Amino acid sequence: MSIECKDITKQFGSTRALDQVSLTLEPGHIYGLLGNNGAGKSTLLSILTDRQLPDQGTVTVDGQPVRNNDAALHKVFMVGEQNFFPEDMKIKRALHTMTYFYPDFDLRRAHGLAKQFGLSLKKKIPALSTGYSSIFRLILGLSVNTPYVIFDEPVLGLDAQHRELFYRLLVEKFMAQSCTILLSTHLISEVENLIDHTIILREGRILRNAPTEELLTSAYTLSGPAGLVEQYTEGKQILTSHSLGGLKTVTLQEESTEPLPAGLERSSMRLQDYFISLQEAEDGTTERKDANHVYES
Ligand SMILES: Nc1ncnc2c1ncn2[C@@H]1O[C@H](COP(=O)(O)OP(=O)(O)OP(=O)(O)O)[C@@H](O)[C@H]1O
Repeated sequence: MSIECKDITKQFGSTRALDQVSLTLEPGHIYGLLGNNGAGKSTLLSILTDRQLPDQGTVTVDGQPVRNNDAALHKVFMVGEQNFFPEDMKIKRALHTMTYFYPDFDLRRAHGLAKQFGLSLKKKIPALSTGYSSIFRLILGLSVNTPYVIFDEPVLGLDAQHRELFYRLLVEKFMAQSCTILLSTHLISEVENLIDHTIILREGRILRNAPTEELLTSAYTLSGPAGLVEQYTEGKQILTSHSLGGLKTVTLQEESTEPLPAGLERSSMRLQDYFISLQEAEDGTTERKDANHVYES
């Protein structure tokens, strides 16, 4: 039981959107798919759901190829930006229509969620604001009972209160159904405590693919007087380095096990900081100096 991508490559003209991407989504996890703009996230999701063809590679759902395979595709529901309902359809009708395509669709829950989010069932889809269009699609994803649910930038345009509500409902759904959830988002700090497995894409390649906890313990931040920091970090893998006056802060790609010399301070990493450090290291902007914010490669 899993979604498996093997060696997925996709080229658009001179842009290699995905380059030999392989990954497995297993039951019982909330995966986070992270990556800067243009990293290849949407392309990967549309290939996963057979909306685009890869140039190379295969996608299987529970062992079945997804290519033109309704049975396999029926196990995966993706909440994206597109609206698949007729333009003038009312929300109530649209929710009901879902039960034809997904017999397990929980209509009662969908109505309950609409009430919780303050979405009027009488409204027509095009009359919805940006935020409520997102909410409508989220309700579909939260009410569908497929074993795999993918959310592509789910909280686009949602206010803070509705984002919080969505995250809470997502965890509730996950606990109740133990489905596999994949969340593609730029709001890393908001999902850090939600995603137990993190996949980081960069320029079409997988940069990291590991349990979130493992990623966060694989690096740490060290700060102190520049001389002491430099002495301690010699020969170690530095992701980023920031100097301010005589003080230096570095992000190290290693587990923090040894006791530190006096004068040095260690702090654990948040996922967003780790993500940014990784990107800076890949960009070659590892060394950042002073108030002028001069980047050196
Ligand atoms: N239909 C297309 N035609 C040409 N280039 C494309 C097409 N779709 C995607 N690309 C290119 O492929 C790369 C990956 O795009 P993709 O939309 O998958 O990235 P993303 O990680 O989802 O980005 P974002 O976070 O900005 O939405 C980008 O360079 C993009 O310009």
